[in-house]
Amino acid sequence: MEEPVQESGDCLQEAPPNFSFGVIADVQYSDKPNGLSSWKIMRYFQQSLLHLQQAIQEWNGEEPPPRFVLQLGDIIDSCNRNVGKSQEALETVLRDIDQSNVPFHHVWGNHELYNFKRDFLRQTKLNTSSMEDGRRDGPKESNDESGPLLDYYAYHFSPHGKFRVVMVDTYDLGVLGRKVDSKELQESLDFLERAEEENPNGSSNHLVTFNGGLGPKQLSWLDEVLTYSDQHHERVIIVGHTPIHPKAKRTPCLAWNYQDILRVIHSHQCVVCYFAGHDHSGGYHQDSQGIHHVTMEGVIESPPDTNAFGTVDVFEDRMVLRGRGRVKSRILLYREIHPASSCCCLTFEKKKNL
Ligand SMILES: Nc1ncnc2c1ncn2[C@@H]1O[C@H](COP(=O)(O)OP(=O)(O)O)[C@@H](O)[C@H]1O
Repeated sequence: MEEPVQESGDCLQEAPPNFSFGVIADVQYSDKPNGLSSWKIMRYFQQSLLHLQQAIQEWNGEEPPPRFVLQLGDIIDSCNRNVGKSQEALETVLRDIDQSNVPFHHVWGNHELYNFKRDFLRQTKLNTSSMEDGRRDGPKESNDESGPLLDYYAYHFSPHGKFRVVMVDTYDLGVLGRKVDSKELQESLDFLERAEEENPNGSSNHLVTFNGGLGPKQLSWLDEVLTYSDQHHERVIIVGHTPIHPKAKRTPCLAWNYQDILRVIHSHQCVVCYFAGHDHSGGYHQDSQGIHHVTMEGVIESPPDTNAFGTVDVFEDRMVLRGRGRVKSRILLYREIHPASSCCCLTFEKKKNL
């Protein structure tokens, strides 16, 4: 279902937004010449850092300033690993991000995991899970230091009254960044094998190693967070690297177990939209439940005279994405939130069978 698109600057509003945030995807920085990808699409390595700098400059100048920026993953390219420059490249982009007056929340994409093992990433500034909500009455925190370290990198925070942002790890189920002899790698390989057997008729082109998914523990955690948000009448924005709806992307970039993820999300009323990157050509779809799936165009495939980022203004009844460059501006109307129904109270085990 396509919905009205407005060009930047046309979105006149009567009341100021409750808050705003920035969004950007797939910077894929590497100090190498521009060139064609294996898909024969031009990648502008010489411009991607400049594009990021320009986005930061614009967000720094916005009035009122955005509350935070969502960086949707693949901030450096896998090429850095091939020349032993992963850390150097990461330091370069982080130096630019330090110039931002607005705090960044980082998602991990496949290129983070080509460059680094997960244990290493946790020690870097790309791990922003310490910005998780400190609310004592909120849902259980994913990286609570008193508990065991979880395999997945996911957290949530409430930037304003009745809104919550949930950052998910779409490579929790996945083969990238895993230790060779790890249980998680074996479980992911087993999942792929089973899924390929169950999808023999060409519907499995997303079952490739540059995608991944949410494992059972993370799905259960997501379900808990969304149950809390339903009960507290919050509106939820979910953010991950990989698209989760087949109609919100143009290529095989899709989470392995997107049906399981959608099943959990659809069993709640609170979710307004899901922001992804990964498919550099971008995409948009409003699904059967009214959830907006926005796949951001990738910075790395943005020519020198354009860019790809946006600012989202959050109002009482809608969000307005003000796109820059290749990113279209969009009005994202909320679906109605009904009083808590019995559906919201189903356990995760029961929902799996719906
Ligand atoms: N089968 C395909 N045909 C065309 N483009 C593809 C295909 N598979 C992936 N892509 C493109 O690859 C990009 C995602 O790949 P990326 O994460 O950058 O890894 P890589 O650098 O290995 O291509 C997306 O822009 C997607 O459009």
